[in-house]
Amino acid sequence: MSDSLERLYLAVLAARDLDPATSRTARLFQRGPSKMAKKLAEEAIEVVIDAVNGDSEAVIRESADLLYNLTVLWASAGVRPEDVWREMTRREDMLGIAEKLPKSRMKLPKVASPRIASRRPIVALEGRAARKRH
Ligand SMILES: N=c1c2ncn([C@@H]3O[C@H](COP(=O)(O)OP(=O)(O)OP(=O)(O)O)[C@@H](O)[C@H]3O)c2ncn1[C@@H]1O[C@H](COP(=O)(O)O)[C@@H](O)[C@H]1O
Repeated sequence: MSDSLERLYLAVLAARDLDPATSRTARLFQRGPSKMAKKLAEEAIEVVIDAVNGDSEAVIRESADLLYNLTVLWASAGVRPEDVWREMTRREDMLGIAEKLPKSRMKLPKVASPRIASRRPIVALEGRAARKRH
């Protein structure tokens, strides 16, 4: 999946400077981040509605639109797909550490990054797996 998103990201970057009259992506860049954000939110709502209605085919179609609009917003915000993959790997590693902790109450490791320190601690209680963070 990440390959598809990375190819789409490159295509979006390539389309940014095309003619807005013929390129949706160029038109989104011309109209700016608030229009991109509005489109992304609309697509997210369309995915939710189709999922609630049990229409999985529509969820697939709208998810592709959602990912397209997300990629456009990434490009506009200077975010690269690999930045997001790195954050996902960091969380996976964090969760992995939490799950490997001894059953006794976890002592939170001294964390260097203020970002981690400011987050709710993942506490692996006795006999219970660390709850998924949302
Ligand atoms: N992957 C996509 C892609 N996915 C979805 N969309 C557009 O996003 C729309 C879905 O959002 P909506 O349903 O809200 O769109 P709509 O209802 O038709 O009209 P609006 O209200 O959005 O104006 C679709 O109609 C597509 O036109 C995409 N447009 C472009 N790409 C890719 O982006 C690259 C650049 O393409 P251009 O933008 O055409 O240059 C190419 O690789 C394309 O394949």
